[in-house]
Amino acid sequence: MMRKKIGLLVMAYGTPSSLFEVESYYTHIRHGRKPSASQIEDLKKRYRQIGGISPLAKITRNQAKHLVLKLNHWYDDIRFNLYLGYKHTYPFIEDAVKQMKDDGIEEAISIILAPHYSVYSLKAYNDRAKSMSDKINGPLIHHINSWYDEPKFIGFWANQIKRTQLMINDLSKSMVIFSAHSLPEKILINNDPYPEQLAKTAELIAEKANLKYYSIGWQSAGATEEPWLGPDVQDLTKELYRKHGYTSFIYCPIGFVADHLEVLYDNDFECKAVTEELGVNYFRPRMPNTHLSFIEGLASAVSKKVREINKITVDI
Ligand SMILES: CC1=C(CCC(=O)O)c2cc3nc(cc4[nH]c(cc5[nH]c(cc1n2)c(C)c5CCC(=O)O)c(CCC(=O)O)c4C)C(CCC(=O)O)=C3C
Ligand SMILES: [Fe+2]
Repeated sequence: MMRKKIGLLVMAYGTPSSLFEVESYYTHIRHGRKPSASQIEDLKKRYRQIGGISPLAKITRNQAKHLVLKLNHWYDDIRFNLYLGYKHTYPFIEDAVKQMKDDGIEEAISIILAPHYSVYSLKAYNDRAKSMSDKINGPLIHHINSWYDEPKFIGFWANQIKRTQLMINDLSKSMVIFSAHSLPEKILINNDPYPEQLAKTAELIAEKANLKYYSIGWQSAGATEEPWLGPDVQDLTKELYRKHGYTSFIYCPIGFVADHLEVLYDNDFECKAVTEELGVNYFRPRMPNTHLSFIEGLASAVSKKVREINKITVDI
């Protein structure tokens, strides 16, 4: 059978490939404003703490590869060609779109390796892909906006929580903290769906894992003057301990999908330090990475988009 060729544009945050790249990467994150020497040193210090460089680059590539393999296995009438574009490092989103065009791709589906939609995160990725494709009269890109409620993704986390609970003696004294990257509070003015989507993911996971109670917090906020979404996970831990005396905390950074700086440092060093100070147990279940049910969750989000596209074609 002739397989229809579709570009699969996988977009992800990106990470420096060595400590030499930290400065340009950080500058890009800050929209071209160069960070101070001490800010750069502080970031390098954190990367050194997690082993010198982030495992994220390799994990992202593997997630994308697993996803395209799964899709090409599922569909015998479509051939998905993988393109990876990063938000803050080379090859950038724009490079990937241009490559699709050069390769003669006319239609593409894009997915971002982050579950929750916000103007700061998913919208920024999509806008960049679209404006490049508009500029070069490139492929028609069908964006997947968010996939925070994909059942296989929910199932992945519910299972991780259940596995973690097996290591805890007194479950009634344990607390699950779901979290995502904090964003400036001003997103709330425009009714950004980010906090609601995080709450929905948490609710679905809790339901599936039979949690009677859980908490939601924010992590990794920037050090700027403006207010950021709270409560911060570290303050939240102290508060929950003070009020209820929990003896075990299970951190689920469900706004991220891989082992990287925010998880390996902000959770595994910073939150852990808080639990040590309080004399309570720290647990952080494994991240989705290339886990089969997570990849199937992503593939299912893509397949919904395929159905949507086919429906449009048929309707016309
Ligand atoms: C919403 C969101 C996600 C999740 C959604 C998504 O994935 O898109 C995310 C993921 C990530 N963020 C990452 C890295 C960084 N983010 C930073 C800074 C910032 N992130 C922000 C937002 C987000 N970030 C914001 C509003 C800032 C402040 C910018 C400013 O200053 O105005 C900084 C600067 C220093 C610092 O603040 O720590 C770094 C180094 C890495 C890679 C880690 C690795 O390399 O292992 C990943 C996956
Ligand atoms: Fe970030």
